[in-house]
Amino acid sequence: MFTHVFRGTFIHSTPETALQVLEDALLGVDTAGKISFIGKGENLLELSQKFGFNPSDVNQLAQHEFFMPGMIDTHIHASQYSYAGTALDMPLLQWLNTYTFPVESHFKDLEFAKKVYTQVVKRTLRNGTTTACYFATIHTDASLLLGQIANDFGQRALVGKVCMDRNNSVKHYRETVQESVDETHRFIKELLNKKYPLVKPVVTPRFAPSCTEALLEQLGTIAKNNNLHIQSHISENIDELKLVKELFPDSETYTDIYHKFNLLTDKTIMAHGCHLSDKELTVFRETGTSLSHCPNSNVSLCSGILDARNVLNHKVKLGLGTDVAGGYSSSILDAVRRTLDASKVLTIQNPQHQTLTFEEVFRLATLGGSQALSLDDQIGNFEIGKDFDALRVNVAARGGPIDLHKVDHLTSYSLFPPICPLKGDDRNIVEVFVAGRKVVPCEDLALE
Ligand SMILES: Nc1nc2[nH]cnc2c(=O)[nH]1
Ligand SMILES: [Zn+2]
Repeated sequence: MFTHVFRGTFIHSTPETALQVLEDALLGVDTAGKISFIGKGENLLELSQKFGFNPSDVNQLAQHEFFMPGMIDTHIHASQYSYAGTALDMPLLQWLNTYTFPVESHFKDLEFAKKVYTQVVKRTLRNGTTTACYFATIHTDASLLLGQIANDFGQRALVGKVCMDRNNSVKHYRETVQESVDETHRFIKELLNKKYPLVKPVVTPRFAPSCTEALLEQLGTIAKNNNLHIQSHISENIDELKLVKELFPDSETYTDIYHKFNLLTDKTIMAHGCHLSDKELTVFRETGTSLSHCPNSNVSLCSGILDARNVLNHKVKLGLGTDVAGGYSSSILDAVRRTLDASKVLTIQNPQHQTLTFEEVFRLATLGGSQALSLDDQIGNFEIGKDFDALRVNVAARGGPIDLHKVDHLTSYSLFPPICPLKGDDRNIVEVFVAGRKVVPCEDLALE
């Protein structure tokens, strides 16, 4: 039994090919939301007999439409969505103390949390983020609410209750070690008890300067005992590195701090890493830790520019993140553009630098993100057996930002794939599917 059979152009990445275009393909999605077959449109009759569907049930894409995998935001602060686009006039540490911690402390108020979390889930889905790896705040009940909202709207999500037992600037926004550990246990237990099919908890020490060694140690143990994902920040900004040296004088590098407490695993996602050394990248590679590249944030907070090429050369898993609200855009299409810009800035500074290609960045936004979150056995491209997380894109969407021109010397390959991520926006994303369920436009009126 199938919930959908689509016919048209499918664009995705594989480990071998950064961008593969499957023209006139037929793709079937079963009732569990998984891709059950993919074949050639010209073999419609044969495929319909083999897989048991009616050719008249095929959903044919229009001329300027294609499917691409859903995009993956490997690092976003749901709790910072309310002020995204403002307050970017300070570097990281002052920005945290002046804006971020005071705003996050308000998430004790569940009404406020519900409003902001509903907005961020709806907006990111609308922007084509089918999977988001979220930071919430230190508040367990509000973090559980974020998990519930993601589940209700059908977004795949990793949700982290933030842990921090050090904060001298906003003293009411911190926990004791014991509170942080107890509430992390409660968060994990209550979220897992909900049995949401697409939402998982993630152990979330904010970053080393917000945590004592005692807390980091316990969080490493909790993640290990429960085989959970871990997320944090690393090596984002030079002043942060100086602070880390002062607070952890015995550790040789920033990476060593997390490593020492078993926080670097093949289910760990570290944001930024702009200033990591090659030696530290080797530890990332050896432990299977991934990096989330957040170029909008890195420029907006004047933090630094990640050399994504060097990360890839070290065979470290790499995905893209919006890092709202350090990054002012909640769209991974924006992260695609900024990743290319950041790479080109490095080439301007050093013509020997090997600029990332559009195709490679498309892969980072999709398959790369799934690898970074260790979910590539379930999502990231259109492989048979994976969940159908997909965007139906119409390059020529009415009212959209793209005017099509007939350019005879360009093939459809060179015209379509780059134009949408580089010139397009959410108006071009006409439908969004997560695990086979259409979540945009939202079919459930109760959620509108
Ligand atoms: N960009 C960013 N970096 C951080 N480092 C610790 N907390 C944060 C945060 O909220 N945003
Ligand atoms: Zn962040």
